[in-house]
Amino acid sequence: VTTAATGKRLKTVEDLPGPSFTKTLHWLLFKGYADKSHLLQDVQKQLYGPLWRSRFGHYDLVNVASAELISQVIRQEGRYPVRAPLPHWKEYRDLRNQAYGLHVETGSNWHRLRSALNPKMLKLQEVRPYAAVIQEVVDDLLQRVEELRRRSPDCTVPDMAGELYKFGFEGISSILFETRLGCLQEEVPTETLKFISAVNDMLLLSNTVALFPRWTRRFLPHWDRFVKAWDDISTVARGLIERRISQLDSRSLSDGLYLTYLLCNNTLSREEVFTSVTELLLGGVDTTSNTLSWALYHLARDPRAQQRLWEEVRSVCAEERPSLQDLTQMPYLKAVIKETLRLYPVVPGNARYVTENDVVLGEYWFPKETLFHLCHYSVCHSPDEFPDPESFVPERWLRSLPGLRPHHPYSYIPFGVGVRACVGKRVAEMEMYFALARLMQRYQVLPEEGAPAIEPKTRTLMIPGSAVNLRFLPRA
Ligand code: HEM
Repeated sequence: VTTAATGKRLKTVEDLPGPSFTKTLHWLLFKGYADKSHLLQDVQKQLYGPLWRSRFGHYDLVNVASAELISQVIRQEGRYPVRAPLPHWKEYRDLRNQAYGLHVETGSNWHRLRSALNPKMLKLQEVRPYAAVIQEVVDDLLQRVEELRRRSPDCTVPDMAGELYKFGFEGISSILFETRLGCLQEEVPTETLKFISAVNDMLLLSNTVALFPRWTRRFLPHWDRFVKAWDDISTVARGLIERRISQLDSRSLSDGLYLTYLLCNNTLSREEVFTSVTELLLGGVDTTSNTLSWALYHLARDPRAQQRLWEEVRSVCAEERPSLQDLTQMPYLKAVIKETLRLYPVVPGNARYVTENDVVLGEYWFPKETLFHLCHYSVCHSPDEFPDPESFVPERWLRSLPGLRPHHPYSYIPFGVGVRACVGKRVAEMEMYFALARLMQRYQVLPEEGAPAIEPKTRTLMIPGSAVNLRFLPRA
């Protein structure tokens, strides 16, 4: 293949540099990158440049680690972009004869699902009614924090990450299932506990199951546990959805949120609603909660930033609950969340499996069905895009920082861009803004006495619970 402009031969995947299988294994097993593979992106970029190939097990990837090249992949992703295929999720759906959801479905069928799921999730006007429900869940969070801090002599809430995980779970379920699960109660209902732990297990096991070949299932327990976790998720989710269905005749439809809309507008089958709602839930739990945990971790260690945020919230809504309109007047609140997502992107390396067309990146040509690994972590930690990249500086999003220069638009895309981007962005932002604003209104947050800060190069992206044993001192 040659370029149209110069007629020069384009290079192919065979010309790309990259590590051998044993070298990758060495990094993962002996250099400590197994739980910090996001940091490996930079190590490899230093060695091979912004485009390299890695082969690992049955994966054969083209890694892309510059904002410009990432933008070129996304521009050529086609009408129905695919992330990495999830054959083990598909296998489970087939095993139990269930419909496919957003994570498994591809092509025009995926698009049909997205077209049905998008309107009440992504349109600003349509998500407004969720604010009241989220505020109630934030009430529960504040009550829980208050109870826990009162039990401690120095106002410490141990493992705030665990509390925020339950907040994330309750928040998204209250919209998707239109029911409260009681995650933040002192006595969490048994069914809810089962749901939380099944979701946790399934997400934890998913990567392991994908990594090991099928024949290992005869003696490794992961596949059976993965199926069991999915079965538990399915049982609880189905129960919640069926309860709503049985109420549809007797209750007014106008009090419905997301589920009622999906059940009544008939664009998806009941089975598709069941899978889709469950998969939306999976996308919406630890994503928001981990971001909130890291935001609190930094605010607790940065009194200046915390003071600025507190003053902003206080000046807009004093002690009142902030409204959606109030949020539009809180640029620093949004900057804090943006900076947290830059430092700890929820998806540090996304994927695109381009099936519809060949892809040209700079002087390289790749055939259809190439799997691209987009190294977002490396790019949003690049000093060329974000000076002093390891520091928490919300001000860099306010355009008022002296010497600030614009970054490439594709160097920071925490929710993705284009038709396959995150479907829960608006709900996630609403949850994070309301929770953080109201925690700030009520408390000054400090680290536990003597707790060390975590060095950037030793950070896992999932915050360790011990890093957010935080002290909550009431504001006067
Ligand atoms: C801080 C919060 C969140 C972040 C940073 C985030 C980020 C992302 C990213 C980067 C993707 C991949 C986009 C792509 O491939 O281009 C994604 C996909 C997705 N997210 Fe989120 N997400 C968040 C919260 C949520 C919430 C609350 C929900 C639930 C409503 C959700 C549901 C999903 C789903 C279902 C997908 C797959 C969409 C598809 O494949 O069509 N996410 N998210």
